[in-house]
Amino acid sequence: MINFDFSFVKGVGWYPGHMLKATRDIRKQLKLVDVVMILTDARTPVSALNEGLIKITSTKPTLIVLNKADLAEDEKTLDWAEHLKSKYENCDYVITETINRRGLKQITNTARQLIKEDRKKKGATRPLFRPIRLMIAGVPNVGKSSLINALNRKKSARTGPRPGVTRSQQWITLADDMELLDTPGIMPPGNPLVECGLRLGLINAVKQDLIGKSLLVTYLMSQAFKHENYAYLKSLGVAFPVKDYDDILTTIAAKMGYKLPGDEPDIRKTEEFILRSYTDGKFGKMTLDTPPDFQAPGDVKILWPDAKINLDIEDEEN
Ligand SMILES: Nc1nc2c(ncn2[C@@H]2O[C@H](COP(=O)(O)OP(=O)(O)OP(=O)(O)O)[C@@H](O)[C@H]2O)c(=O)[nH]1
Repeated sequence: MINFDFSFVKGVGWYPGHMLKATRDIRKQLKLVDVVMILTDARTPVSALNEGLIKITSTKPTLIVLNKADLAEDEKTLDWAEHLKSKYENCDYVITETINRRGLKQITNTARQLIKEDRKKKGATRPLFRPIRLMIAGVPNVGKSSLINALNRKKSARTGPRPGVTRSQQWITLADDMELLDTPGIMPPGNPLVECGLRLGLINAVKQDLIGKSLLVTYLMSQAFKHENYAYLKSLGVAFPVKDYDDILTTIAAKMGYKLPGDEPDIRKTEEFILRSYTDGKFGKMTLDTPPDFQAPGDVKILWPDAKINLDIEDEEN
Protein backbone atom coordinates (compact mmCIF):
# COMPACT_ATOMS: atom_id res chain seq x y z
CA MET A 1 0.00 0.00 0.00
CA ILE A 2 1.38 3.41 -0.95
CA ASN A 3 0.38 6.55 0.84
CA PHE A 4 0.78 10.09 -0.36
CA ASP A 5 1.01 13.39 1.43
CA PHE A 6 -0.37 16.44 -0.35
CA SER A 7 -0.58 18.57 2.78
CA PHE A 8 1.86 21.10 1.29
CA VAL A 9 -0.68 22.06 -1.38
CA LYS A 10 -2.53 25.31 -0.84
CA GLY A 11 -6.32 25.53 -1.27
CA VAL A 12 -7.65 25.64 -4.80
CA GLY A 13 -10.66 27.96 -4.97
CA TRP A 14 -12.37 29.06 -8.18
CA TYR A 15 -15.37 31.35 -8.08
CA PRO A 16 -15.44 33.71 -11.07
CA GLY A 17 -18.06 36.49 -11.26
CA HIS A 18 -20.45 34.64 -13.55
CA MET A 19 -20.89 31.98 -10.85
CA LEU A 20 -21.98 34.57 -8.29
CA LYS A 21 -24.52 35.89 -10.79
CA ALA A 22 -25.68 32.34 -11.62
CA THR A 23 -26.22 31.60 -7.92
CA ARG A 24 -28.39 34.73 -7.60
CA ASP A 25 -30.34 33.71 -10.73
CA ILE A 26 -30.97 30.26 -9.26
CA ARG A 27 -32.49 31.85 -6.15
CA LYS A 28 -34.72 34.02 -8.37
CA GLN A 29 -35.93 31.17 -10.56
CA LEU A 30 -36.51 28.73 -7.75
CA LYS A 31 -40.19 29.57 -7.32
CA LEU A 32 -40.85 28.51 -10.92
CA VAL A 33 -39.59 24.94 -10.56
CA ASP A 34 -40.99 21.79 -8.98
CA VAL A 35 -37.77 19.82 -8.46
CA VAL A 36 -34.09 20.77 -8.38
CA MET A 37 -31.89 18.20 -10.02
CA ILE A 38 -28.33 18.47 -8.69
CA LEU A 39 -25.75 16.67 -10.75
CA THR A 40 -22.57 15.33 -9.28
CA ASP A 41 -19.79 13.14 -10.63
CA ALA A 42 -20.06 9.51 -9.45
CA ARG A 43 -16.25 9.42 -9.03
CA THR A 44 -16.44 12.31 -6.56
CA PRO A 45 -20.03 12.35 -5.30
CA VAL A 46 -19.30 14.63 -2.36
CA SER A 47 -16.33 16.65 -3.61
CA ALA A 48 -18.40 17.67 -6.67
CA LEU A 49 -21.73 18.06 -4.92
CA ASN A 50 -21.72 21.77 -3.99
CA GLU A 51 -23.69 21.38 -0.81
CA GLY A 52 -24.29 25.15 -0.81
CA LEU A 53 -26.58 24.66 -3.80
CA ILE A 54 -28.59 22.05 -1.91
CA LYS A 55 -29.03 24.53 0.94
CA ILE A 56 -30.09 27.35 -1.40
CA THR A 57 -32.66 25.13 -3.08
CA SER A 58 -33.82 23.27 0.04
CA THR A 59 -37.41 24.54 -0.25
CA LYS A 60 -37.81 22.26 -3.28
CA PRO A 61 -37.47 18.49 -3.54
CA THR A 62 -33.94 17.51 -4.57
CA LEU A 63 -33.02 14.88 -7.11
CA ILE A 64 -29.32 14.05 -6.85
CA VAL A 65 -27.98 12.59 -10.08
CA LEU A 66 -24.70 10.69 -9.82
CA ASN A 67 -23.55 10.95 -13.43
CA LYS A 68 -20.52 9.40 -15.18
CA ALA A 69 -21.18 6.17 -13.29
CA ASP A 70 -19.33 4.38 -16.11
CA LEU A 71 -16.12 5.84 -14.61
CA ALA A 72 -16.84 4.94 -10.96
CA GLU A 73 -16.94 1.71 -8.94
CA ASP A 74 -20.55 0.48 -8.92
CA GLU A 75 -20.76 -0.57 -5.29
CA LYS A 76 -19.27 2.68 -4.03
CA THR A 77 -21.64 4.70 -6.23
CA LEU A 78 -24.60 2.96 -4.67
CA ASP A 79 -23.17 3.45 -1.15
CA TRP A 80 -22.71 7.16 -1.76
CA ALA A 81 -26.16 7.51 -3.34
CA GLU A 82 -27.86 5.92 -0.32
CA HIS A 83 -25.75 8.03 2.03
CA LEU A 84 -26.78 11.26 0.27
CA LYS A 85 -30.43 10.28 0.16
CA SER A 86 -30.45 9.72 3.90
CA LYS A 87 -28.55 12.95 4.56
CA TYR A 88 -30.94 15.39 2.88
CA GLU A 89 -34.67 15.87 3.38
CA ASN A 90 -37.05 15.52 0.47
CA CYS A 91 -34.32 13.95 -1.60
CA ASP A 92 -33.88 10.98 -3.90
CA TYR A 93 -31.17 9.91 -6.32
CA VAL A 94 -30.61 8.45 -9.76
CA ILE A 95 -27.38 6.92 -11.05
CA THR A 96 -26.71 7.76 -14.70
CA GLU A 97 -24.27 7.19 -17.52
CA THR A 98 -25.45 9.88 -19.87
CA ILE A 99 -22.87 8.83 -22.40
CA ASN A 100 -24.47 5.35 -22.58
CA ARG A 101 -28.03 6.68 -22.12
CA ARG A 102 -28.25 4.72 -18.84
CA GLY A 103 -30.61 5.90 -16.10
CA LEU A 104 -32.46 8.50 -18.16
CA LYS A 105 -35.94 7.04 -17.74
CA GLN A 106 -35.45 6.88 -13.96
CA ILE A 107 -34.83 10.62 -13.89
CA THR A 108 -38.30 11.47 -15.15
CA ASN A 109 -39.93 8.76 -13.04
CA THR A 110 -38.15 9.78 -9.83
CA ALA A 111 -38.76 13.50 -10.46
CA ARG A 112 -42.48 12.85 -10.91
CA GLN A 113 -42.56 10.79 -7.73
CA LEU A 114 -40.80 13.53 -5.75
CA ILE A 115 -43.26 16.12 -7.04
CA LYS A 116 -46.22 13.91 -6.17
CA GLU A 117 -44.96 13.43 -2.61
CA ASP A 118 -44.16 17.12 -2.21
CA ARG A 119 -47.62 18.18 -3.39
CA LYS A 120 -49.26 15.66 -1.12
CA LYS A 121 -47.26 16.99 1.81
CA LYS A 122 -48.41 20.52 0.96
CA GLY A 123 -52.03 19.39 0.86
CA ALA A 124 -52.57 19.69 -2.92
CA THR A 125 -55.58 17.63 -3.95
CA ARG A 126 -55.64 18.09 -7.73
CA PRO A 127 -53.07 16.75 -10.20
CA LEU A 128 -50.64 19.19 -11.79
CA PHE A 129 -52.21 20.42 -15.06
CA ARG A 130 -49.00 21.70 -16.63
CA PRO A 131 -45.62 20.28 -17.59
CA ILE A 132 -43.39 19.53 -14.62
CA ARG A 133 -40.46 21.93 -14.29
CA LEU A 134 -36.99 20.84 -13.31
CA MET A 135 -33.97 22.98 -12.64
CA ILE A 136 -30.64 21.34 -13.38
CA ALA A 137 -27.61 22.55 -11.42
CA GLY A 138 -24.18 21.43 -10.31
CA VAL A 139 -20.48 22.20 -10.47
CA PRO A 140 -18.94 22.63 -13.95
CA ASN A 141 -18.37 19.67 -16.24
CA VAL A 142 -20.45 17.04 -14.41
CA GLY A 143 -22.54 16.52 -17.55
CA LYS A 144 -25.53 18.85 -17.18
CA SER A 145 -25.71 19.80 -20.86
CA SER A 146 -25.05 16.22 -21.96
CA LEU A 147 -27.92 15.03 -19.78
CA ILE A 148 -30.27 17.66 -21.20
CA ASN A 149 -29.28 16.67 -24.72
CA ALA A 150 -29.80 13.00 -23.91
CA LEU A 151 -33.26 13.73 -22.50
CA ASN A 152 -34.06 16.11 -25.31
CA ARG A 153 -32.45 14.32 -28.26
CA LYS A 154 -32.42 17.67 -30.12
CA LYS A 155 -28.93 18.40 -28.80
CA SER A 156 -29.58 22.03 -27.99
CA ALA A 157 -27.13 22.49 -25.11
CA ARG A 158 -23.42 22.90 -25.81
CA THR A 159 -21.10 20.35 -24.18
CA GLY A 160 -17.33 20.02 -23.77
CA PRO A 161 -14.65 18.46 -21.57
CA ARG A 162 -13.80 21.87 -20.10
CA PRO A 163 -15.40 23.58 -17.11
CA GLY A 164 -17.65 26.58 -17.69
CA VAL A 165 -19.09 25.81 -21.15
CA THR A 166 -22.61 26.88 -20.13
CA ARG A 167 -22.67 30.57 -19.19
CA SER A 168 -26.34 31.47 -18.81
CA GLN A 169 -29.65 29.97 -17.81
CA GLN A 170 -31.97 28.63 -20.48
CA TRP A 171 -35.40 26.94 -20.46
CA ILE A 172 -35.72 23.85 -22.61
CA THR A 173 -39.07 22.26 -23.42
CA LEU A 174 -38.93 18.51 -23.83
CA ALA A 175 -41.37 16.63 -26.03
CA ASP A 176 -42.52 14.86 -22.90
CA ASP A 177 -44.57 16.97 -20.44
CA MET A 178 -41.44 18.33 -18.87
CA GLU A 179 -39.52 21.61 -18.93
CA LEU A 180 -35.93 22.01 -17.86
CA LEU A 181 -34.03 25.05 -16.71
CA ASP A 182 -30.34 24.67 -17.51
CA THR A 183 -27.94 26.65 -15.30
CA PRO A 184 -24.19 27.30 -15.57
CA GLY A 185 -21.82 25.17 -13.50
CA ILE A 186 -21.31 26.71 -10.06
CA MET A 187 -18.50 26.05 -7.62
CA PRO A 188 -18.91 26.78 -3.94
CA PRO A 189 -17.20 30.07 -2.99
CA GLY A 190 -13.99 29.81 -0.96
CA ASN A 191 -11.31 27.15 -0.97
CA PRO A 192 -12.38 23.52 -0.76
CA LEU A 193 -10.32 21.02 1.24
CA VAL A 194 -7.05 20.31 -0.52
CA GLU A 195 -7.85 16.79 -1.62
CA CYS A 196 -11.34 17.80 -2.60
CA GLY A 197 -9.81 20.54 -4.79
CA LEU A 198 -7.40 18.10 -6.42
CA ARG A 199 -10.29 15.79 -7.23
CA LEU A 200 -12.26 18.66 -8.73
CA GLY A 201 -9.23 19.38 -10.89
CA LEU A 202 -8.94 15.78 -12.05
CA ILE A 203 -12.59 15.66 -13.10
CA ASN A 204 -12.21 19.03 -14.88
CA ALA A 205 -14.68 20.85 -12.63
CA VAL A 206 -11.89 23.34 -11.90
CA LYS A 207 -9.61 24.55 -14.68
CA GLN A 208 -6.60 22.27 -14.51
CA ASP A 209 -4.11 25.06 -15.17
CA LEU A 210 -5.27 26.81 -11.99
CA ILE A 211 -4.06 23.86 -9.95
CA GLY A 212 -1.13 22.82 -12.12
CA LYS A 213 -1.05 19.81 -14.39
CA SER A 214 2.09 18.30 -12.80
CA LEU A 215 0.44 18.28 -9.41
CA LEU A 216 -2.72 16.75 -10.85
CA VAL A 217 -0.77 13.97 -12.56
CA THR A 218 1.05 13.21 -9.29
CA TYR A 219 -2.31 13.10 -7.54
CA LEU A 220 -3.77 10.86 -10.23
CA MET A 221 -0.82 8.47 -9.79
CA SER A 222 -1.38 8.44 -6.03
CA GLN A 223 -4.99 7.45 -6.65
CA ALA A 224 -4.11 4.82 -9.24
CA PHE A 225 -1.65 3.21 -6.80
CA LYS A 226 -4.05 3.48 -3.89
CA HIS A 227 -6.63 1.64 -5.98
CA GLU A 228 -4.00 -0.80 -7.30
CA ASN A 229 -5.13 0.33 -10.71
CA TYR A 230 -2.05 -0.57 -12.79
CA ALA A 231 -3.54 -1.92 -16.02
CA TYR A 232 -3.48 1.27 -18.07
CA LEU A 233 0.00 2.25 -16.88
CA LYS A 234 1.26 -1.22 -17.78
CA SER A 235 -0.27 -0.88 -21.23
CA LEU A 236 1.90 2.24 -21.60
CA GLY A 237 5.02 0.25 -20.77
CA VAL A 238 5.39 1.18 -17.08
CA ALA A 239 7.09 -1.74 -15.29
CA PHE A 240 6.20 -2.61 -11.70
CA PRO A 241 7.47 -2.31 -9.06
CA VAL A 242 8.21 1.33 -9.95
CA LYS A 243 11.52 2.56 -8.54
CA ASP A 244 11.22 6.25 -9.19
CA TYR A 245 8.33 8.58 -9.94
CA ASP A 246 10.19 10.14 -12.88
CA ASP A 247 10.43 6.68 -14.48
CA ILE A 248 6.69 6.64 -14.95
CA LEU A 249 6.70 9.85 -16.95
CA THR A 250 9.83 9.10 -18.97
CA THR A 251 8.56 5.62 -19.84
CA ILE A 252 5.25 6.99 -21.06
CA ALA A 253 6.99 9.81 -22.94
CA ALA A 254 9.19 7.23 -24.71
CA LYS A 255 6.21 5.00 -25.52
CA MET A 256 4.25 7.93 -26.97
CA GLY A 257 7.28 9.42 -28.75
CA TYR A 258 7.01 12.74 -26.86
CA LYS A 259 10.50 14.23 -27.23
CA LEU A 260 12.07 17.65 -26.99
CA PRO A 261 15.00 18.67 -29.22
CA GLY A 262 18.06 16.73 -28.01
CA ASP A 263 15.94 13.65 -27.30
CA GLU A 264 14.88 14.77 -23.82
CA PRO A 265 11.44 13.43 -22.82
CA ASP A 266 8.69 16.02 -23.24
CA ILE A 267 7.24 15.82 -19.73
CA ARG A 268 4.69 18.60 -20.20
CA LYS A 269 3.17 16.88 -23.22
CA THR A 270 3.25 13.57 -21.36
CA GLU A 271 1.41 15.03 -18.39
CA GLU A 272 -1.23 16.49 -20.69
CA PHE A 273 -1.61 13.09 -22.35
CA ILE A 274 -2.07 11.35 -18.97
CA LEU A 275 -4.74 13.82 -17.86
CA ARG A 276 -6.50 13.51 -21.21
CA SER A 277 -6.41 9.72 -20.90
CA TYR A 278 -8.00 10.00 -17.48
CA THR A 279 -10.76 12.26 -18.85
CA ASP A 280 -11.34 9.76 -21.66
CA GLY A 281 -11.84 6.97 -19.11
CA LYS A 282 -8.63 5.05 -19.92
CA PHE A 283 -7.97 4.40 -16.21
CA GLY A 284 -11.23 2.48 -15.95
CA LYS A 285 -13.59 2.63 -13.00
CA MET A 286 -12.06 4.49 -10.07
CA THR A 287 -14.02 6.23 -7.32
CA LEU A 288 -11.96 9.05 -5.82
CA ASP A 289 -14.13 10.06 -2.85
CA THR A 290 -13.74 7.48 -0.14
CA PRO A 291 -15.91 7.45 2.93
CA PRO A 292 -15.65 8.48 5.70
CA ASP A 293 -13.34 11.46 5.01
CA PHE A 294 -10.99 12.91 2.42
CA GLN A 295 -7.63 12.49 4.11
CA ALA A 296 -5.20 10.10 2.46
CA PRO A 297 -3.40 7.92 4.98
CA GLY A 298 0.15 9.09 5.49
CA ASP A 299 2.71 6.59 6.71
CA VAL A 300 4.74 6.66 3.47
CA LYS A 301 5.31 10.20 2.22
CA ILE A 302 5.72 11.40 -1.31
CA LEU A 303 7.83 14.51 -1.39
CA TRP A 304 6.86 16.82 -4.17
CA PRO A 305 7.80 18.74 -6.24
CA ASP A 306 11.55 19.04 -5.59
CA ALA A 307 12.50 15.65 -4.23
CA LYS A 308 12.74 12.44 -6.20
CA ILE A 309 9.90 10.21 -5.27
CA ASN A 310 10.50 6.64 -4.28
CA LEU A 311 7.49 4.46 -4.77
CA ASP A 312 7.83 1.31 -2.79
CA ILE A 313 5.25 -0.66 -4.71
CA GLU A 314 4.71 -4.35 -4.70
CA ASP A 315 2.85 -5.68 -7.69
CA GLU A 316 1.43 -9.10 -6.96
CA GLU A 317 1.31 -10.09 -10.63
CA ASN A 318 5.08 -9.61 -11.08
N1 LIG B 1 -17.67 9.12 -19.35
C1 LIG B 1 -18.73 9.94 -19.33
N2 LIG B 1 -18.61 11.20 -19.81
C2 LIG B 1 -19.68 12.01 -19.76
C3 LIG B 1 -20.93 11.58 -19.24
N3 LIG B 1 -21.80 12.61 -19.30
C4 LIG B 1 -21.11 13.66 -19.83
N4 LIG B 1 -19.84 13.31 -20.12
C5 LIG B 1 -18.76 14.15 -20.71
O1 LIG B 1 -18.43 15.16 -19.75
C6 LIG B 1 -18.02 16.36 -20.40
C7 LIG B 1 -18.75 17.54 -19.80
O2 LIG B 1 -20.13 17.45 -20.13
P1 LIG B 1 -21.08 18.74 -20.19
O3 LIG B 1 -22.44 18.19 -20.48
O4 LIG B 1 -20.52 19.80 -21.08
O5 LIG B 1 -20.98 19.26 -18.68
P2 LIG B 1 -21.69 20.51 -18.00
O6 LIG B 1 -21.99 20.10 -16.60
O7 LIG B 1 -22.85 20.99 -18.83
O8 LIG B 1 -20.53 21.57 -18.02
P3 LIG B 1 -20.58 23.18 -17.80
O9 LIG B 1 -21.24 23.76 -19.00
O10 LIG B 1 -19.14 23.52 -17.68
O11 LIG B 1 -21.32 23.46 -16.53
C8 LIG B 1 -18.31 16.13 -21.89
O12 LIG B 1 -17.08 15.84 -22.54
C9 LIG B 1 -19.24 14.92 -21.92
O13 LIG B 1 -19.11 14.16 -23.09
C10 LIG B 1 -21.05 10.21 -18.75
O14 LIG B 1 -22.08 9.72 -18.28
N5 LIG B 1 -19.90 9.47 -18.82
